[in-house]
Amino acid sequence: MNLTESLLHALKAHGARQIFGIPGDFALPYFRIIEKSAILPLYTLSHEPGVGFAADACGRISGGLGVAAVTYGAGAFNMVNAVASAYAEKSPLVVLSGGPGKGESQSGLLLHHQAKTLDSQFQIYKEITCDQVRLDDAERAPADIARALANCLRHSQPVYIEIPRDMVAEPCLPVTAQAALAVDPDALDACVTDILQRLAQASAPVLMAGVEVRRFGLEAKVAELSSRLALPVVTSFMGVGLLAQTEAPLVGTYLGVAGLPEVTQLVENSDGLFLLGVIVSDTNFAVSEKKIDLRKTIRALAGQVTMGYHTYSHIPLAALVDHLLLRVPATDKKFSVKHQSYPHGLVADAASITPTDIATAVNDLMARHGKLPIASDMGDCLFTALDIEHTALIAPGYYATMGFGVPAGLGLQAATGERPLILVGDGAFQMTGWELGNCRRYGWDPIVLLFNNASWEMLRTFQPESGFNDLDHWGFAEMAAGMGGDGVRVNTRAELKAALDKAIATRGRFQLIDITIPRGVLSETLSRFVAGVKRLSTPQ
Ligand SMILES: Cc1ncc(Cc2csc(CCOP(=O)(O)OP(=O)(O)O)c2C)c(N)n1
Ligand SMILES: [Mg+2]
Repeated sequence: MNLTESLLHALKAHGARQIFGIPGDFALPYFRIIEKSAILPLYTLSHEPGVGFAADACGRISGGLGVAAVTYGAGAFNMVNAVASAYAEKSPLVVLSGGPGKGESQSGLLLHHQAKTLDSQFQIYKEITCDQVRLDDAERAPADIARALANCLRHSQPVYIEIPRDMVAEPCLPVTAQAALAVDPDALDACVTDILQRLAQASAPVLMAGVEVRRFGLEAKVAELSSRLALPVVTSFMGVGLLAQTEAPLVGTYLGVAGLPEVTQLVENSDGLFLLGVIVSDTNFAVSEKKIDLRKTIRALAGQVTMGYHTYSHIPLAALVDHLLLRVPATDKKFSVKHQSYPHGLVADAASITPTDIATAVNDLMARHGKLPIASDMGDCLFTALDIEHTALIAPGYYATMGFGVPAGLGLQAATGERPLILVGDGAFQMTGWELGNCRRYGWDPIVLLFNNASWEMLRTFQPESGFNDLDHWGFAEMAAGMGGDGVRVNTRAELKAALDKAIATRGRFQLIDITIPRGVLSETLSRFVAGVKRLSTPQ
């Protein structure tokens, strides 16, 4: 077996099911082995940001590993933003990059694609990955790969693997996976006792589920635990879509002043808030109506549990949830809660379209045809997603980069085989929407809802006086046919409903619905969010 094959087998053994990539001369040798060995299917896209977002989506939605394969320099540097997003949002992404071989590295020449030094790329990737290895020693390679992949899954964060192009075919032993780290049973039991006592003493305990619950594949267990504990559950903004396929006593999504008042009060008046895998970020908590005193919460994140002024270290989330389930007996007592309601019954008339109409039309569609998984970009489309019936949703809810939606939708379909709904604004579509041109050769057929307000509308809401947020109307619908799909422009609610009915009935070609939204018309959630931020930032 050669070094690349050993790496590919290890990736597969650790949960990778596909590779997204774009080659270059430093990467051609290892791409050749990917193609010839067929250990993992390879999907190439058109621009490295899309490769990173698509691979990130695969890891998120499957709970395995996403794999992004690029060339040295221009390729890897092009993908930095997507990997930074994966790092911030705790996505298990493996970055493979070709690299210079030993001889050329010692030639004394400056190499093409080199930035400052030959090591610059490795150093830059140190800032956005939790582990990095350069496979320049075939003896050491199996252990290096085992450590990097174990860390990727243990921390649910990206890792960087550089493959010098003169090493790809070196004989190499298979990789033996690292053993799971031992958890101190006494510390775990003491931690669980502490948590259960605090929850029992609270008069209004609430469980907030965050992204780590999905990243570590714990949704079903958390749903069971919340029922046993009779805890109402909310998701964080980043955790939207979590627990969608479970019987969890889910009330809704916490959004502070931008959310539904009943959810906001439930969270902010709780004297026993249990944050399970929640990233304590501004997008999750900055618009709190009432400042949440984090010292009074129970926070389990990144392998630690913090309560009051003390922290239990080395308590992985999965071990914590398993031990809680061990200590809390199953009960046949059903704990149910009133779930937030979603808009239904679009009036299909000649009125212009608002983001809430889009959510209503999607809810109607899913009621008729079953739920669709959603990949959303950043922009008002993401706020609109909060008004869509609970379904699997991947989105850059914390790092908040544009460009995620379309490539992530392609990754979602590649990883699950399910037809996704993609929500994307016109600004973000201009960045990575063109990846739709790759659908035909792979048989992907997403339904793309393009929120076209001819504007960077989110920015305009915060700075209305700036004219630079005005965009032109691009003919996105006309461009779809040239990329192998079907496109239609809709201006009224009746046209929107007809376009969705046609799209859901058409398989095998992507369906792009270019939805005209009058400039300045926002989703209700974004309107509340902006009003809340302005109110909270105005000195009282
Ligand atoms: C890669 C990147 N560059 C800039 C920005 C900054 C930004 C945040 S929101 C926004 C406007 C989005 O316009 P779009 O038409 O997509 O959506 P909408 O607001 O609903 O009209 C920008 C430019 C971000 N977040 N990511
Ligand atoms: Mg826009």
